[in-house]
Amino acid sequence: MTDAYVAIEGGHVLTGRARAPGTARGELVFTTAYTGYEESLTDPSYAEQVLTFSYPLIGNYGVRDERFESDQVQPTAVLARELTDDVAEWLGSEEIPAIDHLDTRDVVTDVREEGAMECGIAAGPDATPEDALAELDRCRGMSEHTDIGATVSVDEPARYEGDGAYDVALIDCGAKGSIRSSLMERGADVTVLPYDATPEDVSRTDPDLLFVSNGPGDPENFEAAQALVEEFAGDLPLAGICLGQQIVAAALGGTTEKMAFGHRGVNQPVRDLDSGRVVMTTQNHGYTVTEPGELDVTQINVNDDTPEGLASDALDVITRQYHPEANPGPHDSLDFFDDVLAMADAQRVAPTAD
Ligand SMILES: NC(=O)CC[C@H](N)C(=O)O
Repeated sequence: MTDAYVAIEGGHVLTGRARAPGTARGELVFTTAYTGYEESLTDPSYAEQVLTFSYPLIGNYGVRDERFESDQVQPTAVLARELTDDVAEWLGSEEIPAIDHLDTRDVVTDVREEGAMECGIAAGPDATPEDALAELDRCRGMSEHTDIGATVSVDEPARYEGDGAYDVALIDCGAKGSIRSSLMERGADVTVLPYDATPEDVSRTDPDLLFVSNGPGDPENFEAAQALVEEFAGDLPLAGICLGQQIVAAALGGTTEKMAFGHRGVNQPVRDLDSGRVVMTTQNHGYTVTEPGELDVTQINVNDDTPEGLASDALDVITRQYHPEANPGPHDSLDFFDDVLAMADAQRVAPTAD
């Protein structure tokens, strides 16, 4: 049955089957991951994006909220070759339009050839191609969502007690839950602070480590988080993941830019420049650091040499462009969390002389 339409930048309209009704718009992105659909669908980094799964069958092991990375579905719409009833019902219950019976290989090839594109979606018994085109017309580029942080961040600080071994201030720019749990499993208490927290808000929690989370959109639109990094660099150890790496670099004299279509999937090879070791990593980003400013590039993407890890021994900073917390994806890089907490340990043992 054809009752769903995807209008892609340039005016091309794909047809498919509505699995959850509604209209939506967003940047057309993809993941090649073959598992982890619950984790990806609840990752706030996908806000204002339409997520295409290139793996042909999505939903074959059900939907369980213990695997969620946040408490709601985050992409504005979902495209697939075949969605199971479980996933379709979940998306329907969250009013997220979903379309399957699409040739998602074609969609992904288009995005890889043309670069990031906007799209409009219309699905359901009354949907028309014109509805999808009207959504496309209203779609804005990711960088134009200037206050996207407000849509994904906590409003108020929230404290999570681990074993009290460390106190981490986690700036929530759209944080995945498993960043917090990876820190707590290693003994940290975590205070999650809003994306626009002030230096006073951070100081009040008296942290051992300032951690800037992943999140959606353009790092240039996270000015408050950049100001925190500027304020605390050199005084507190700093860590960042994905958007967090971009924010930390931009705050410390670096630059970022939009990539052609980004790094997407759970098998992105990353080389550590010191050890020469290559790890497989989970990635879903459309921006990248171009100049690292005061930081050193410590890891690069094997496919395109872009910076995947940044650090400064002098300032106690370690960041990653990929997702060491996995969920979904390989667990090869979980030691990142040990490394950032070791910075907090080192600073407590040997406080810098004033
Ligand atoms: N996963 C993320 O944190 C994404 C970072 C940023 N929004 C980008 O697209 O580059």
